[in-house]
Amino acid sequence: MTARIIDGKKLAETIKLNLADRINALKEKDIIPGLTVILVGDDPASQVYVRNKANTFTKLGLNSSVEQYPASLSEEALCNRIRELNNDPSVHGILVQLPLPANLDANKVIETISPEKDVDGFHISNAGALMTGRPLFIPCTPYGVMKMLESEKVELRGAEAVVIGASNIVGKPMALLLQKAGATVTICNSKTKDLAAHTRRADVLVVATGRAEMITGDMIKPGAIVIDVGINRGSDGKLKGDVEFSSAKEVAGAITPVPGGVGPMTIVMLLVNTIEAAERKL
Ligand SMILES: Nc1nc2c(c(=O)[nH]1)N[C@@H](CN(C=O)c1ccc(C(=O)N[C@@H](CCC(=O)O)C(=O)O)cc1)CN2
Repeated sequence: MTARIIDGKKLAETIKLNLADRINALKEKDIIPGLTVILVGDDPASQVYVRNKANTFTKLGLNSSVEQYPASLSEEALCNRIRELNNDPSVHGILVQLPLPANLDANKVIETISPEKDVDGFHISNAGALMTGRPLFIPCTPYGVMKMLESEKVELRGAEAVVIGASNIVGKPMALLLQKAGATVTICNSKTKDLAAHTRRADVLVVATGRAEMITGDMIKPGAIVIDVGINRGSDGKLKGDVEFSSAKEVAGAITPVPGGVGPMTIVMLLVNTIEAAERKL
């Protein structure tokens, strides 16, 4: 039996449609949710993601602006610009596209964003709020994954969940959200011994390794829900996930594709967080 495909693109469109009432209620009060995206350097993939974010906002009649700076921008200049945006009432969300060039300290830059405008949920105080179960903003990718699991009616209470990858932006918040939903969570990393022994136990497997197709069908428990967070562009220009889709779909119960899985959900949850930031100003 082949796995159900969890269509992130379709779910993201449904979520967008369901946001219309909230957007209209804000507009009636003369509030238009506004996002400023800061892009430093000329990473081609980041340029695509930033453009997609801006287009999504514009299509829904929301404000978005993209500020693009050269890789030579100083940390001080970047932080000063963020401070100005913190004080601009028309800006509800501020996002610094990652990765930043190596000369900039990403933690310092992110922590300059006011936590109330940190729609990525990456600020240390927002990370702490999530950890203590009182999130202000949930990071968009893990938030999107939770919405996908919800739409698939996956029973997380008592489930064995395995997250591969322990980054601050995906793996760690993902593990916290799954744990809060009642799953027993294992976080694996690049040093994990016998990775397959862990992945084969997983009822829910979330893969965010950044290594193309490293999880193959033989590493998956039959019937498992497989969420592929990876986006890797091959030398042929095609996108591949961190999971080998062709073998995994023959074993899993449900699986996200790449493209069209977690990626579109990341963008729509950014929309949700920005609308929420604007609503808090009411
Ligand atoms: N400040 C942030 N930086 C980064 C984040 C983030 O959430 N906040 N996440 C990733 C990149 N990212 C969003 O910024 C992102 C990546 C991919 C997609 C997406 O929709 N992908 C499509 C394929 C697009 C393509 O053709 O390349 C898909 O999977 O279908 C959305 C958002 C790192 N940086």
